[in-house]
Amino acid sequence: MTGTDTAKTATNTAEAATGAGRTGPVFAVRDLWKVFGPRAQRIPGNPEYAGLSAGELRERTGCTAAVRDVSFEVKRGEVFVVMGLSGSGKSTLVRTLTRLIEPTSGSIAIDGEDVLAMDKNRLRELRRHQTAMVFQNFGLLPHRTVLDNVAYGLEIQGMGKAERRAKAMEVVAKVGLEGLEQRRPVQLSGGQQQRVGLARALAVDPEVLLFDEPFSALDPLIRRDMQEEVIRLHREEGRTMVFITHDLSEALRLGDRIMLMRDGGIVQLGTPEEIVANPADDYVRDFVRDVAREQVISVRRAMRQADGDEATTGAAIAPDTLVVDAIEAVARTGAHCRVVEGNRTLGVVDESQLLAVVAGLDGDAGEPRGKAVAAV
Ligand SMILES: Nc1ncnc2c1ncn2[C@@H]1O[C@H](COP(=O)(O)OP(=O)(O)OP(=O)(O)O)[C@@H](O)[C@H]1O
Repeated sequence: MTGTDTAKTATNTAEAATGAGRTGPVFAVRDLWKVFGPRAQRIPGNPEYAGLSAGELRERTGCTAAVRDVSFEVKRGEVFVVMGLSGSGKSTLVRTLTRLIEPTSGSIAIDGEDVLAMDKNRLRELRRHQTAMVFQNFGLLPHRTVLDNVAYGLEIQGMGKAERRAKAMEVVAKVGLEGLEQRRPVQLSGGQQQRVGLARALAVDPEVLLFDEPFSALDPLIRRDMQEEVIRLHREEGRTMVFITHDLSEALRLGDRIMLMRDGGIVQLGTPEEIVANPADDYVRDFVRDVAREQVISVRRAMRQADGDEATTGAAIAPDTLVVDAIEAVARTGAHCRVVEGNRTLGVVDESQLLAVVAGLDGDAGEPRGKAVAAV
């Protein structure tokens, strides 16, 4: 193989991983319902049941609407977090995406292809090649070595032994498990086992990684490590990820966007900043009450208009600078900072704007503040 061929293969692999070259969302979900219980079909869209709470619905019909009239899109290359308390429908929703659970009604498309129209063979390919799932309980095969566990998905795909072992070695290194290839799962810590689970999912080079509360059984420090690992992998590969968690700090740390669920429905879908700065209702407000706002909210929301010569003085910072970082800049210089985009000053921040964010006195921030006031 020539150097050019090698480079081309690497590019192709990266393209397969990210779905680069394709346009449009990875998943497009419309009016999706999953109802468990007798004659589930009668529930979706039926006005007789529309106004009932989850409890009332269960009492009246014996049915649980685990997913209730949900529509959303997962964009290519994003980390899409599905968050909610236990029983809110997260796992059911994510399992319907590959029809591990059959939806009751609605539509699901992956790369524009109708998932509900897929036959058995196509579904198998969807689950084995196009997507891969990482579970909380790792799902490792106890009698196999780390290497063989990682290679398992490739074996199912029918890849030859030498090739799959080589690929598995590569992924083992990628998740930091070198030297442990010949161990069995029982000889690993919880964090290491989850790395094996992650490596096994990565080995098949899926377009989308689906995570179902993968880190909730890990102790906090290891959990933090694994979150960093996911962030690093995402930065390196840009692979689309759908990540279920009931943990708000995990959602805020990992998510490009967060979909907050309650009783099977979507309460809010937005960036971490949008959700923290502008909660959709009291439920969300309560949920995010204890968040360190300065670590999520950017100066674009905190800034005010520049007065006088402020637009041409002070250190320049980008609009997506977090308030916590702007505090450092303001503290260091003792003066206001200009929020600059391209060559325009959008506004300024000084102690009072930044402290207002920390103290939660900026209110529901609504639209970002300030406007372009001057060319720099
Ligand atoms: N097979 C089933 N039969 C009946 N009801 C079910 C079934 N699976 C899930 N449910 C119900 O659907 C609702 C949503 O469950 P789901 O497991 O999707 O929630 P979750 O948000 O993932 O919860 P957790 O965080 O505890 O895993 C719950 O009320 C649950 O009891």
